[in-house]
Parts: sequence; structure tokens; C-alpha cells
Amino acid sequence: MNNSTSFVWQGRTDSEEVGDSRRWHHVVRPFDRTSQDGVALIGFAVDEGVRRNGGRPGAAEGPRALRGALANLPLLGEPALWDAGDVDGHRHSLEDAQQALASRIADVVARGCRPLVMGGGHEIAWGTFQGLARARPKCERLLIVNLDAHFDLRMAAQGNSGTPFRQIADWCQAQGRPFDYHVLGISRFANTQALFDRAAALGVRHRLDEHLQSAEQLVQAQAALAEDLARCDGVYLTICLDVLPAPLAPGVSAPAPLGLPLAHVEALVDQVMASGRVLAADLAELNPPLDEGGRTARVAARLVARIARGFAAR
Ligand SMILES: N=CN[C@@H](CCC(=O)O)C(=O)O
Ligand SMILES: [Mn+2]
Ligand SMILES: [Mn+2]
Repeated sequence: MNNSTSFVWQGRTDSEEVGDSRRWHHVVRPFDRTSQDGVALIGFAVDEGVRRNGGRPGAAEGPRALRGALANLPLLGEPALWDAGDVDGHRHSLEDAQQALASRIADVVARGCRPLVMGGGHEIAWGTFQGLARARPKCERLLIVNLDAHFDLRMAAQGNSGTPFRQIADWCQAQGRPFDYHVLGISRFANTQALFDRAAALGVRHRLDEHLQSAEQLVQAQAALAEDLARCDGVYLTICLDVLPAPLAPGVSAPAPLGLPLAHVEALVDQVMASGRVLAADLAELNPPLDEGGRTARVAARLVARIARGFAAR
């Protein structure tokens, strides 16, 4: 961890409180050669993919804002928390940054830690996936669960924030491996027919945002997800913050008019974590310059803490 990441792990200390009043900033430690087990936080300070995709840049500042929001969260059963620093988008091309992320993921997995990556645009997914493929070569059936308004299956000569799962599909095909992709929260108003057709051709399972609003619809979505979770060897959980309604998550490149209720997103995250099969998770698209009142950073911190606690329970 370099100095630019260490200083944000500061916050409130309730020294006159009785009982356990510790917060994240009291326990997060730099990831180093002594780190073993627990959760390794990795920042992906990159938004070149968003820029290439014609979106609104700013997500490169996401990891810093997210650490700031996490610092004051109270502890509640998290495993050991390590900060493995940032992949810096200013020092790398996008492709090199994705490779650097993949290497860092392989490093932390080698120490028995679970990577929890904080974006950065959703181009983070191509890096996280490559890291997992490197770290877990024997995991044949890796289920990708994406909570997102978008498929991110675009065709483009250069990778961007809208292409990562198509890049993964191409890689799986070249390797003769299954492409196992389940997306929840898709908006009919934010994906072209070409993307729905590509998703169908690739065997992608998806659920629309408008079909995931009520408690009954959540139960149906969870039943379908449970089938996928039961037959996989490992899970990569990825969350695009634009899956949430714009009033809750204004700080993203493409805010969602409808989105999924936060309680549904949390129930889905808890279900995926409870499978005990999650190998890595990431959270994409936090864009601090667009984040009125830090609302998106707060909701992102809540999700990161939930995932970290879910790793403890495995
Ligand atoms: N990661 C985001 N991907 C979306 C962005 C859509 C937009 O900017 O409007 C996509 O490519 O579909
Ligand atoms: Mn999205
Ligand atoms: Mn996305």
C-alpha cells in the first residue's frame, strides 16, 4: 500500500464508548508478505474504459472515495481486512491496468485472501476475471453474477467499460470453457436489441429491472439464481452501481431511472455470498465528481461491507 491509500484509513474514534466501538479504519492493514486469509481490498483507479465507451469519466477517483466511506463503518464480523493498494490508471494503458489488476488478484489469492476490488469503470471486470482465471485454473465452471442495468456485451475493436463480458465470452470460447453469465437488473431502455440478441446467443440468463420490483419477483429471481449457484464450482460477483435507482446512486456514468430496490440488491448479494462459492467480487462505476452528497459512495460502502461479512461466513 502506498501513502496515497494509507492516509484515508482515518476516522472517528469513540474513546469514551463502552464495548466494541471499532470501525474499519482501526483494523485495515496494508497487504504484505505476512498477510494471510481474510479480504484483500484492491483499488482500480481507472476510467479509460468509460471514456472509450462515450460515458462520463470520473470513476478513476472511485477507490479513494470508497475507502473514505468505508473508514468510519462499524465493525460487525468482518474477517481480516487488508488494503492491497491501487492499480493507477494514470501510469498504465487500459490493457496494462487490467493485466496489473489480474496480477494483483493472483498475488492475494496465493496468500489465501479473497479479492474485493473497488472500481473504476466496469472494464474492471475483464481484469478481475483474468486474475481469477490465472489464480484458479482448475475452476472449470465459474459463474459470473452481475448486478447491472447493462449487459456489457458490446462489440468494439478496443475493450471498454461496455465490452468486458463479451471479452470474457470470447476467452471462454477460445479455451473451450463454458461462459456462465447471469445478469440481474437489466433495463430494456438501456440495451439495444443487438445486445439482447447477443445475450440470447451466448446463453446468458437475465432478469429485467421491471421484473424485480416486488417481493414475489425477488423470490422468483432468487430461485433461478439458486439453480445456477448450485451447479457452479466458483462464483465471480460483480456489481455495477447503476443497477440502483438514480436517487440512491447518482454518482455513476449512466444513472438508472428505475433500478432495483437496495433491499433487493442486498438480498441477492447475501444469497450469492451464502453459497460459500464466491472467489472474488468487485464493485464498479462509482464516480465521485458526479456523486451528490456522497450518496453513491455510502451505498457502495454498505455493499462492500456486506460482501466482506459474507466472506467471513464461508
Ligand atoms: N459499463 C457501462 N456500460 C454501459 C454504458 C451505457 C451508457 O453510457 O449509457 C453500456 O455500454 O451499455
Ligand atoms: Mn451498468
Ligand atoms: Mn456494467
